[in-house]
Amino acid sequence: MERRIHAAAVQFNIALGEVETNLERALAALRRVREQGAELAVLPEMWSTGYDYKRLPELARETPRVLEALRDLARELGMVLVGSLPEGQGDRVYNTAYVVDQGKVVDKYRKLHLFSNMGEDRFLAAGDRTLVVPTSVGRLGVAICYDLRFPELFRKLALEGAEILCLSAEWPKPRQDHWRTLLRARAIENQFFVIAANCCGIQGKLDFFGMSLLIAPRGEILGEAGESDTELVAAFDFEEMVNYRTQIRCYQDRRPEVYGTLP
Ligand SMILES: O=C(O)CCC(=O)C(=O)O
Repeated sequence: MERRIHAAAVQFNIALGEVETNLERALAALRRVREQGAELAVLPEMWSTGYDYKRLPELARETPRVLEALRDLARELGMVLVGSLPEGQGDRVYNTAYVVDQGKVVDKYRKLHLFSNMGEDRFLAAGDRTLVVPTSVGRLGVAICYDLRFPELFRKLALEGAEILCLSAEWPKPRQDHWRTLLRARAIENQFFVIAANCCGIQGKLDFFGMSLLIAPRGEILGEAGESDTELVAAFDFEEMVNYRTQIRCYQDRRPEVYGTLP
């Protein structure tokens, strides 16, 4: 049976600490991608607040309201939405990617690798589980920004059946080259689709380059953003993925007995 969906990456300049402004930007962009046929959309990392570290515990209190707006929109438009938000729990704040399928939060993933280079580990708590979740558009693997530098995480998601990797990010200059290279490598080696949504614009001392990407399992770039607010939409053809996996049999040809199995 032919399986094909339209997928989107939403990229915008996150207004630091301004939840209402960011929510309006996100909802408008999601309506636009739906008009272009997208059934699945990924938003950037911490898209409602940006990295307003010191105010995160206070800003995280807005997250239930943001999620409610997302759930309502997903139900109205019949979409699956993924993106990370600050999640407050007791005195901790997690960087959490929520998966909303038609009106319901079906699962969540808390960022595993905190970017110590920018002090994330001083302000955020780390997650302790990986996530592959079945949804109405397919099996989604979820990761956040710096996670991209840890390939073993993605191989685990692939072995657990991820068909589409959804990655939310706030990845700044000057590391555009790492971003693009690592995303393509993750797609090619794991033979899955990748949706990577980055933010753009300036937040404090950081300059974000955007360059959100939609990538096919063979590494073909299906959509690539520039440095300003935009949305990407492309068709994902699952038959293409199956053909590639049948032609180049990375899954069958692995030798874990030699180089180790995953934990
Ligand atoms: O790994 C990088 O270069 C950027 C990571 C990052 O900015 C983050 O995880 O927030």
